[in-house]
Amino acid sequence: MALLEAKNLGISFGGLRAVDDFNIKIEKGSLYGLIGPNGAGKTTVFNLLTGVYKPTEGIITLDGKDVTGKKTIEINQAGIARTFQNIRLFKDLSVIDNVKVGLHNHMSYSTVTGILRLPKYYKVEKQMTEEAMELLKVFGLEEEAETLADNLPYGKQRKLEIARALATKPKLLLLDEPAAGMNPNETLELMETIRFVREHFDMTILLIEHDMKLVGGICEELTVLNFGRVLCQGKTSDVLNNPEVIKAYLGE
Ligand SMILES: Nc1ncnc2c1ncn2[C@@H]1O[C@H](COP(=O)(O)OP(=O)(O)OP(=O)(O)O)[C@@H](O)[C@H]1O
Repeated sequence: MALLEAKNLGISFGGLRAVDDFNIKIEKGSLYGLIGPNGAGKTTVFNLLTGVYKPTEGIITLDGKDVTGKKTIEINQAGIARTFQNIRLFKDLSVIDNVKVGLHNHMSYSTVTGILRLPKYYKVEKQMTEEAMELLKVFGLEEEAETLADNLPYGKQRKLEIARALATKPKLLLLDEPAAGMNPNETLELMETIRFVREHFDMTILLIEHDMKLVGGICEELTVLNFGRVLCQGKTSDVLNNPEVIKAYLGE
């Protein structure tokens, strides 16, 4: 059984059919890419998968469980976490507090426990600090734990966003243009990070990316969107050599 399956997903904005009859199956442990020209509907697919938009048609199942139309928080708790095209960290919080926000999804205490600082508060906070530091170490960010997120260099902000998403303990991680704004060296490092995340966390990853080096270098399977519809899907090498894809997407 696929970890994620979307069947016949569709959504319109006014008269625009942003996503139409979208189907995808992602096996557990795979590194999967969603590509396509600007405005093809890729981010809209992420917004559908994460409950930002409710599909007008179609079904989404995660690990066999129907999550169609659920709220973003419910979908996150069911096991889908994401990063954004434009980094969305809590810029005024420290690096470690950004990760702790993610941990709060599954480790918590009641408001009363928090206000009264009951023993459980200290126990859970200590545990969260330890878990957050472990995650920061994985991403080489432990030295910057107390730095304001806004003061991190760009590449590290991207890593922190991934760390925060992983803190919610997802089954599926969605990365929206993780290499956007990166120089070639940063992109190479990011590719290593993504591979590492897959191995270390036994993670399934779906990413949107325009950088073909990254896509060709790390994704095993691809879906190409064009004008909201699936143009082609399959093994990365087959898809990238498909003349339709080259014509529509690579402009050659
Ligand atoms: N909330 C919205 N309201 C109206 N139109 C929208 C909305 N969200 C997306 N669209 C439109 O839907 C289409 C698909 O947009 P989307 O952002 O999903 O494309 P994309 O493939 O992610 O593009 P890019 O690669 O440029 O990020 C575009 O025409 C966009 O303008």
